Amino acid sequence: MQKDHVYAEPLAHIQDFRFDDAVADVFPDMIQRSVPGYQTIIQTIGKLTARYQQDNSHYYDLGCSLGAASLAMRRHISAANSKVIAVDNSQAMIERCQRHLLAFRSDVPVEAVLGDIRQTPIEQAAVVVINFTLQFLPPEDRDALIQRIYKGLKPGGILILSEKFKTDDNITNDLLIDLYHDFKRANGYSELEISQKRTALENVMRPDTLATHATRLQQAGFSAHNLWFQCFNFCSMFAIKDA
Ligand SMILES: Nc1ncnc2c1ncn2[C@@H]1O[C@H](C[S@+](CC[C@H]([NH3+])C(=O)[O-])CC(=O)[O-])[C@@H](O)[C@H]1O
Ligand SMILES: O=C(O)C(=O)Cc1ccccc1
Repeated sequence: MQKDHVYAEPLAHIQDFRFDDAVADVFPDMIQRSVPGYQTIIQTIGKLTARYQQDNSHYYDLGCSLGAASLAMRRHISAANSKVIAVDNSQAMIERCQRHLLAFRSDVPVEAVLGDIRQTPIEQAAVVVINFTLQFLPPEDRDALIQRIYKGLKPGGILILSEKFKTDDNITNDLLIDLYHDFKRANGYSELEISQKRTALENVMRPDTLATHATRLQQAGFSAHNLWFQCFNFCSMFAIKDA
């Protein structure tokens, strides 16, 4: 696995973070060292897929990057006539995702599509995963996507939504971010790497509060939703459409 050194050297000008070739090449190491609980979340996506699978259904991985969640879903599907649909708008990511998927054999077809998740049709879904990607959409586009996901889910279907979040008060927000930076240091990132990446993400990743997520899910129609994982300022939620 290639180690992430994207922000290791001082940069004269820090550009907005992009999912380009340099990031895609080191992404497994980057995400592992940057997202608390990433492995647990991917494993749990597999477990939830096993529980919520239905015959004749689609399984969506929106903002799939290298397809880790798609692979976890695919491993757990035994229902008849299933299809996994992985979508990402980064050419660098989707190319590598396609290669990853081909490296493992499976009876469940997986389609890796280059596209914007704001335009992807969502239909006949048993499971929809949006793992750390909603936070990259313009805030004004988030409600519409969650509403389309609700409509595209079959009765009894599940949405799994993982996000970095913020809190409403500066005291707990700063404390969670501090603890998160300790986590990054413990995983070998330097002060320079932490601060340069933070600057690069400032304009492109805008976290919501948990209250905003809850309201959005509720207003889209999900009457049953909850947090199932939290570590520092990272979390994962699920929302289930009535059967
Ligand atoms: N509008 C968009 N349309 C499609 N893709 C998008 C869009 N905006 C961003 N992306 C894509 O969303 C992904 C977010 S990473 C997901 C990790 C993965 N889910 C994982 O479980 O390993 C999260 C992170 O790195 O923090 C990137 O690949 C972007 O290209
Ligand atoms: O590194 C960070 O600060 C994060 O918030 C997580 C992350 C992981 C991979 C790409 C972008 C952000």
